[in-house]
Amino acid sequence: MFELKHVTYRNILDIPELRLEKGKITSILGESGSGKTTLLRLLNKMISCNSGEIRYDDQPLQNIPSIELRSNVVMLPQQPVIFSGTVRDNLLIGLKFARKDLVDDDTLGQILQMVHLNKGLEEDGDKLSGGEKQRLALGRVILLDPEVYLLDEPSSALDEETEKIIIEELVAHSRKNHKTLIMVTHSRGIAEKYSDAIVRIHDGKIVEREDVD
Ligand SMILES: Nc1ncnc2c1ncn2[C@@H]1O[C@H](COP(=O)(O)OP(=O)(O)OP(=O)(O)O)[C@@H](O)[C@H]1O
Repeated sequence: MFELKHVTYRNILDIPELRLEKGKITSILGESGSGKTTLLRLLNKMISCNSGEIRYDDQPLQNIPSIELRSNVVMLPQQPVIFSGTVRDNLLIGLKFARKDLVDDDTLGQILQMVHLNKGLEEDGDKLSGGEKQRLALGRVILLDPEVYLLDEPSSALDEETEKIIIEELVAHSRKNHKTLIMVTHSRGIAEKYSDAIVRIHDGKIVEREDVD
């Protein structure tokens, strides 16, 4: 799915070789500042490597238009953006940006249930708590139905319950629908519990790659 060869980014990342498998759940494990978020940002072309090559489904990223790539590879950032407008607007905006077909309120209601967000579609997105905003953003990316989810560890400001919901829902959804999930965490426990493979980064270098039984 993703193949990196001789990739460097500033003095932050230096990755001679890395493969991230299709249909699998991979955790990127490492301490704060080790380069985990930077790696995710390289994968959906928010930033570009300074040297080396990243391929997605055998195509170099520089040959794939950013909009096309980001409709297949969707990132849920640490602190997602919530737009002013209703819960409905915030769910649909991803589909609008991606120029995908919109969905009806019944489908939106099912998504809200899936992400454990007990709010009406007419409610104001701005007024939600941090954890609720994170779950709303999760609903937005699930609606996009991409091939790959990139999950950056939810902000440490969030409650553990929200973090658990987000990881467990995305893991269950990815397994059921044969999606690829690449998630960043600093917790070995989370990585071992949920993933098929663990990639450990230390100071911008990959120091371990293991398959989990
Ligand atoms: N655009 C940038 N310009 C300069 N330095 C940057 C930039 N982005 C990140 N860095 C630095 O690169 C290093 C890695 O950052 P990154 O956000 O990838 O780490 P992380 O492992 O995700 O950390 P955390 O777990 O705290 O989120 C940090 O030292 C950070 O300050």
